[in-house]
Amino acid sequence: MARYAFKKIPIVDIEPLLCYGADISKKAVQQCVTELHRSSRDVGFVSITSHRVSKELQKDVLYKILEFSKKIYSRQFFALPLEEKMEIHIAKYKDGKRGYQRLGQNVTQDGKKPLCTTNQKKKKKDIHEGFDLLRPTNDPKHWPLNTPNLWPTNPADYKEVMEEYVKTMSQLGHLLMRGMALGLRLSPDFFNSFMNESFWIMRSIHYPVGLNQNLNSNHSTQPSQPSSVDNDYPWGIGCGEHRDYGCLTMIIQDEVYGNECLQLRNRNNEWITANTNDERGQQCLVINIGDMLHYWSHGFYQSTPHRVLNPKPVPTFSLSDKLYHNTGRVSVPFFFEPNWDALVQPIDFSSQQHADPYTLKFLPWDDIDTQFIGRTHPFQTNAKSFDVIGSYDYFDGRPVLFGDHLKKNFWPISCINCPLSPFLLFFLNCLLFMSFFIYIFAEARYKSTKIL
Ligand SMILES: O=C(O)CCC(=O)C(=O)O
Ligand SMILES: [Fe+2]
Repeated sequence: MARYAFKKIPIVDIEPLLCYGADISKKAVQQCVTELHRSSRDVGFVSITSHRVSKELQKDVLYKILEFSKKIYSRQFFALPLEEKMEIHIAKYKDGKRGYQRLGQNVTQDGKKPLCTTNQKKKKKDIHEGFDLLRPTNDPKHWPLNTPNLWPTNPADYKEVMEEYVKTMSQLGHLLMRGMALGLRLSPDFFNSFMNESFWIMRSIHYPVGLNQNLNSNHSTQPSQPSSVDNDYPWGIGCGEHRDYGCLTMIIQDEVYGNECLQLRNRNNEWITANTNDERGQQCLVINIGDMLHYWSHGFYQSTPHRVLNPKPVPTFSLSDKLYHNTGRVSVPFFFEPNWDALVQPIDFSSQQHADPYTLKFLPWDDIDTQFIGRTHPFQTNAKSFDVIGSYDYFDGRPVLFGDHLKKNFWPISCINCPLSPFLLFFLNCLLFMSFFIYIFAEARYKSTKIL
């Protein structure tokens, strides 16, 4: 596979990691870590699977997750009447980030500094509805996200199931980060202290079928303003082209429409449809790297642009399961993120100070890695050599507090990002200076009148 011009997502069996943990002396772990490393480095996506993990095995995290994906609970939630879903609408809290988002409400942000180069210069409403959960917290340091989650009363055990899912995914997140640390020739615990209180985010998303053609007549939800029909995408764009801003995204989707909706863009600008089933037809969990890990890994790991197309309608006879007939695709991306106060800075591989001698002994760098390391110093924000799309305007090699990064991505038109802010600051400074001089002048006059 040509590096970057990939045609499919590599499939990696993570059984060795599940079984042996980070024991890099085991050949199977070395192979698994190498595959994970190369996929993250060259593609930015990896589909993980494990055929042999027994149910009895204590570490059968993946098995549990894949079981979850077969009966995604969120499908039941999305099937509720709109009024019921609106009871937990995101507008309930001021932060507007937890709860239900109605169809067309999410806009793939491209803002002032577009994340995408082609087709999507303008903001577009995504044809999906979603339900967002974030790490629950009332700690003032997480302001303005120090709010609890909103839970639907229906399905009754939704909260319980989702909370178990969060636990399982977090476990898997830690395991994968250990694998990635080894892949980057760091000590397996390298990321632990940065992610032991992960500020995770989880989205349940429903992409209705063929909405552009008005085919989902049995859905009570309509976009707040219908997107214009794009002839290139007759069934609509469920989620516009973007890169994820965080660390690791782990996506499950139910089995219907498995292999046709999620697409990623390779460096030849070709859209590659994600293979979410392995060669035996088994469901995989799709993992992708976000901007934060790209930055952290000093550009080693790729944050690849991707999008989701809405599923096309399926003729009645082709789906045996009537329950799912033309009810759309449901996916649940889990964003495994650093702690709120984790300070993330590009790891300087060229200095070797971070490399773990034990790991390097079993896993020496390969040729591509060595070429890469030769280029990593100093970190270049406009690192076109990594062909980064868009710009990492504030990613300039300095430590980034994850909480700040999150806020910037949630509220991109913050004062810090606002194009007006330099003028605003200048204006405010002028005002301050003027008031100061007026005060001095007034006081001097007052004193002189007093003397007189
Ligand atoms: O639904 C999916 O498969 C992916 C969604 C996605 O890319 C995102 O939420 O960032
Ligand atoms: Fe994404």
